[in-house]
Amino acid sequence: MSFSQRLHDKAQPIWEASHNHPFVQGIGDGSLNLEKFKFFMKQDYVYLIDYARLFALASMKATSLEHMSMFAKMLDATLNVEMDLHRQYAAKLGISNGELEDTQPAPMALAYSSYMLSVSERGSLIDLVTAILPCAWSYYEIGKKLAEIPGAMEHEFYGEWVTMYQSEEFGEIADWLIKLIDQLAEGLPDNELTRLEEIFLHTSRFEYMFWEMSYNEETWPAHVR
Ligand SMILES: Cc1ncc(CN)c(N)n1
Repeated sequence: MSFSQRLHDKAQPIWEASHNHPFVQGIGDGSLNLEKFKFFMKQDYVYLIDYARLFALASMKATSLEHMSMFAKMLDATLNVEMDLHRQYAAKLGISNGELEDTQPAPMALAYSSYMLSVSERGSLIDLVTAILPCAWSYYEIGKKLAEIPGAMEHEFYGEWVTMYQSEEFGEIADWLIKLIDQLAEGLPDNELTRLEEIFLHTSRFEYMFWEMSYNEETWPAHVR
């Protein structure tokens, strides 16, 4: 079994919980409360700023020009394609780009991005790729599953979100990272693979918690904000 398949199997119950989360299902059937989506968009925007930084760091850690170039493309796609979706939604919701960028990260979002950054700064390229893989791969899976719901891609508000994450372009990023992790894992001892598995499970859990945080609009208590 490939290492990526092993990771996927281990994280399956967590990914299943994310897919069944009322926030995700609400995007799919169009019933999600707009205020919850607004909260998510703003938090996700600042999360993506740190996520984009990880591609710059990956480019730094890469040992071939081909890999450097691919990470540079992912950095560009995050800043200029994925985050553009957020800017477009924000415009529809009356939120300016400045307000988006100035969003104060909620405790959970801050914990998640800080964890990814610290694992990636301290570790090698495979640590970094393991940490970010659930972000790219689980969103693609969610996008594809939601796209199977009749009318989800045509929904007047949430349709663009589903269309973006189920897209071939987004899937190519996930597929490339999956192939890379399998290459990088070749020949590593099992205790090392188990250590990496824990990183993958942690960021998978954080993915679940991000939906939960957004559904409950959880932020800092008002008196310490
Ligand atoms: C929290 C989170 N995780 C993953 C993705 C997909 N890049 C995202 N936009 N937001």
